[in-house]
Amino acid sequence: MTESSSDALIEALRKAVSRTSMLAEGNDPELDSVVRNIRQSIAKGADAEAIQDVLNNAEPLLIKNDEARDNRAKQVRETMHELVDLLEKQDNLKVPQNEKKNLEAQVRSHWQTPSQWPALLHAYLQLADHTLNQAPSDAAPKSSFFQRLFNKRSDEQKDSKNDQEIMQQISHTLAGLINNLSLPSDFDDDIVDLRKALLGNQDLQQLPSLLDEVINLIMATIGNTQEGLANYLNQLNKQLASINSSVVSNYKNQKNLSESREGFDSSLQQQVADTSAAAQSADNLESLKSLIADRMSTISSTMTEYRTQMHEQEKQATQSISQLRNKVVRMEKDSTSLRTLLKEKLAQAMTDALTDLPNRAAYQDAILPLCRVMQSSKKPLCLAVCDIDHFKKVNDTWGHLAGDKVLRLVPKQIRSALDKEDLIFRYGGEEFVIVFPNTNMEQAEKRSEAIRQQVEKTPFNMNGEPVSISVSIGISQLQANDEPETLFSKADKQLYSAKETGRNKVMSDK
Ligand SMILES: Nc1nc2c(ncn2[C@@H]2O[C@H](COP(=O)(O)OP(=O)(O)OP(=O)(O)O)[C@@H](O)[C@H]2O)c(=O)[nH]1
Repeated sequence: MTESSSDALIEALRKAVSRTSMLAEGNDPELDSVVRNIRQSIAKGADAEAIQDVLNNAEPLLIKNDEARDNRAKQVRETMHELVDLLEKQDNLKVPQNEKKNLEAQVRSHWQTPSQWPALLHAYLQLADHTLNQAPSDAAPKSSFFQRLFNKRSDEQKDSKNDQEIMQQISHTLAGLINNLSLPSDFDDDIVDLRKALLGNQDLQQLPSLLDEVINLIMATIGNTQEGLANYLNQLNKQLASINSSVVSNYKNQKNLSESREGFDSSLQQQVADTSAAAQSADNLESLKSLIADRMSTISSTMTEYRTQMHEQEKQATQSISQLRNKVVRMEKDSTSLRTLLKEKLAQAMTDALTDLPNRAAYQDAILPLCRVMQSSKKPLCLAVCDIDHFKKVNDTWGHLAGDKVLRLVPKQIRSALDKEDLIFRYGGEEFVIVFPNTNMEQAEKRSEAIRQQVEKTPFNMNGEPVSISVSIGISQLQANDEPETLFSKADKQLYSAKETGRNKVMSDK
């Protein structure tokens, strides 16, 4: 056995002993103090030796109690037989044999079960009623036993001398039963009064109420009527089921909370389940009530503690969630505006303010992935460096603003000669870089030549005067192992060559 299963077994045994002691309570004052000791020892967590001592002390008392209970049961069984015999002894009466056998069978089955004793007495009264109600053939029919008892007419009472004798005998027998029941001392006064009433009973009218008293006394001793017990248990089960379901639903709702709370819940459920099981197996209402009161009080205080803890945790959780939500909302707002700002900044950072073209930084960002995609897919890519010829002269001749105007107009001419896919960047000053994805050298040369021609034929108006502007373009094609810098450098070399060899031309790295 593992240590944990051994611990679990010990805990189960502790509970079993504690609960058994509750069931034993209420039978004998001396025994009561012993069983309370047992429970206190267990509650205090006493060791096995200490608990064993207490149990040893309890043993003789438990045996004595068992013997007393057994004697009471025997007394009830004998009384039931005597009562039936009383009816049988009446010469002029015929006891219904089936009913009598049924009653005797009930007595055989239930004489040791105190909760069944009232039912046995009720069954006996039914038998007596049916026996007395069987009128002799030559006599007028008698009214029901109970009717006659409750709606007595003086003439009928006088006529039922025989019945009266039977009732007196029944009263004596019941008085003997009460005398020998060894009922708890709480009932001493009731027993004396009832016994007196039974023995002195000359009045048939008093017998039903006296019989009720006997039954009530037995029921008060052993618990209550079966119906009452069943109702009580039903109610209790409903309460337990409701607590259980609320605990279960709480458990489900709160399952995301800490493990300690889960443990707390499961122990509560265990208490409810244990109480329910103990309640089902109990047969003595007093001890059952005591057990239930004890367990309900434990459950109630556990629930209160649980609720308080839950309330506190929920309060904290609600505050945290609310704070968290506010934080998230703030963070979302911040992040949205930050994202917008960043986007703007990034766009600004990547865009040339004069021409609105992507700038050198944007080129640097874009060129590496572009090269890698083209290289891995083995598709062609060409790059052109395009520079305005003698731009310094433009600035010098027409002013810087005129130079700016040229810088804004040239890219528009370049764009007009490009494909949709082609990218144009202002690399710096009067220099532009054009990237031709999915384009071989021949196509790139054609488009570059188209650019050159487009710029050349466009009349740039400076202070009302048409001025010719030209561009020189160097082209290179990306090779399998080329880095972006290599690609650029090769194109730049071709541009240098174009400048060196007269400008307004396209040169390529073939
Ligand atoms: N207006 C204007 N001028 C600029 C700008 N950026 C650079 N420049 C001018 O562009 C000129 C570049 O001149 P250079 O690099 O000597 O060459 P170039 O005159 O174009 O002659 P080549 O390139 O040899 O044909 C300089 O005068 C710069 O001041 C700008 O944003 N606006």
